Amino acid sequence: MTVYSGPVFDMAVNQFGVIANYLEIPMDERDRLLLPKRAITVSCPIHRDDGSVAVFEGYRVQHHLTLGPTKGGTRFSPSVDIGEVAALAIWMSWKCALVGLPYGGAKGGVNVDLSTISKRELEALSRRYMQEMIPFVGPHTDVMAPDMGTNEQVMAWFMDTYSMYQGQTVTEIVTGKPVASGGTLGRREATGRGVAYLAGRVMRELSIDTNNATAVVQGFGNVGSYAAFGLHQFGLKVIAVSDHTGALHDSAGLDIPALMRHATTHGSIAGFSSQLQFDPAQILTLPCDVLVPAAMERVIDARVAENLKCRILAEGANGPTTPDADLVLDKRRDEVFLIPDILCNSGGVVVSYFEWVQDLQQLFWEEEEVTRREYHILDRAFELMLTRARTDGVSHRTAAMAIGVEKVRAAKNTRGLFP
Ligand SMILES: NC(=O)C1=CN([C@@H]2O[C@H](COP(=O)(O)OP(=O)(O)OC[C@H]3O[C@@H](n4cnc5c(N)ncnc54)[C@H](O)[C@@H]3O)[C@@H](O)[C@H]2O)C=CC1
Ligand SMILES: O=C(O)CCC(=O)C(=O)O
Repeated sequence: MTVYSGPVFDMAVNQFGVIANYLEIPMDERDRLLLPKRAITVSCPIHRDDGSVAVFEGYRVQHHLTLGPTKGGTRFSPSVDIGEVAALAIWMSWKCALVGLPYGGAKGGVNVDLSTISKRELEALSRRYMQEMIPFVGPHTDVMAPDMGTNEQVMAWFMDTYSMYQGQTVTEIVTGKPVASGGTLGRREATGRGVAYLAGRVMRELSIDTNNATAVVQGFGNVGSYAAFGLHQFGLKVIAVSDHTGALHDSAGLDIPALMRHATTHGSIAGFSSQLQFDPAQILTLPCDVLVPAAMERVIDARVAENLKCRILAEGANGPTTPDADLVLDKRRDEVFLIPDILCNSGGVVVSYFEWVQDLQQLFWEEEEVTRREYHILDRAFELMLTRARTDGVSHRTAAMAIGVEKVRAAKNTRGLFP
C-alpha cells in the first residue's frame, strides 16, 4: 500500500517496471529503489486581498538521499497532488543520476490556480510554503528550483524566507534565482537551450539541414520559449507554438524573438496575432522535423504517437509520453528519434547544480563557461544513452532510465542495505 496514486504516478511505476525487468532487478529490491524516502504535506494559509483566509495544500517529495541532497523544482498548478509530485521526484532521481550529479530527486508543489490569485497573494503563498518546508530542506538536504508555474521571483521569495529564519543569507538553498540574488548566468535559458542543443546534435546525426528544417513547440513558458529560441537561432523555422491560451501557426516561420517579448509582457501568446491562430489540438501531429512538447505530462498517448509526423521528438516537458505511446514509438524507432525527457530537459538541473556549486564557493562563472559545461555534460549523457540503446537494442528511454536506475542502485548497494 502507498499514499501515492494517480495517472502520473502510475506512469512512473510502469516505466520503472520496464526498466527493472530489463535490468533483472530482484523483486524484493524494487520497492526500495522506487518508493520515495519522504513525503511532506503542508497547509499554507494566506490572507486574500479581500481580508479573507484561504488555505492551499503544498507537497514536497524527496525520493532518495543516497548520493547527496535531493534536488528538484516546485510546481504551482491546479493539477498538483502528492502522486504527481512523487512521480516527478522519481524522474528527477533517474535524471540526476543519468547526467552524473551528486543528488537524489525531489519535487514539490502547491495546488493552486495562478489565474485566481494576485501578485501579493502569490508572494504570501510562496513565502508560507517555504516557511512550512524549513524543517525539511537545507543546502545539504534538499535544494528547490523552479518548475511549471514558478519562476525566478518565486525562488527569490523562497531564498529570502529561508534566509530570514537562519539570520543570514543562504543563497544555496534554492537554484533558479535571479542573478541579482545569487543566481547563475545561464540558468533561465538552460533547460530550453539544452533541448535545442540536443535536437541540433540529433539533426547532425540524421543529416537534417537545419536551414531547411521546421520545429513545433507545445508550451511557451520557460522551457518552450527558450527551446524555440535556440532552434530559431540554429536556423530552423518554428512553424507552430501553443500555450494554455491557444496556438499560432505560420508556415513561413514565427518571429520567435518578437513572440518571446510579447509573452514576457502579456504572460502568454494570446493577442500576438489574430491571423496566425491555429487549433491547439492539432499541434502535436503537425509535420515537422523537431517536435518539442514543453508543457504537461501525458499529452502523447498511443493515438497521438501513431500520428506523430516529426523526425525528432525532443521531450522538454517531464513525462509527456505515456507508456502506451512508448510501445508505439518503439515500433516507430526508425521514423521518430526520441530524446527522452530525463536527458532532453536535464540542462536545467545541470545548470542548477552549477548555481549551487557557485553559491557554496561564492565564486561566479561567466555565462560562456556555464553553457560550455552544460553542453559537455549533455553530450556525455547522450553518448552513454545512444551506446547503450544500440548495444542492447532497447529504446532510448529504456537506455537512459536504465543508466540512471543502475547508478542509484549501485550507490544504495555499496552503502549498505537501507541508506
Ligand atoms: N523550468 C525548468 O527548468 C524545467 C521544466 N521542466 C518541465 O518542462 C515543462 C514546462 O515547464 P516550464 O516551462 O518551467 O513551465 P512554465 O510555467 O514556465 O510554462 C508552462 C507552459 O505550458 C503552457 N501550457 C499549460 N497548459 C497548456 C496546454 N494545455 N497546452 C499547451 N500549453 C500549455 C503554459 O501556458 C506555459 O506556456 C514541465 O513539464 C516541467 O516539469 C523540466 C525540466 C526543467
Ligand atoms: O533545476 C532543478 O533543480 C530542477 C529542475 C526540474 O525540476 C526538472 O528538471 O524537472
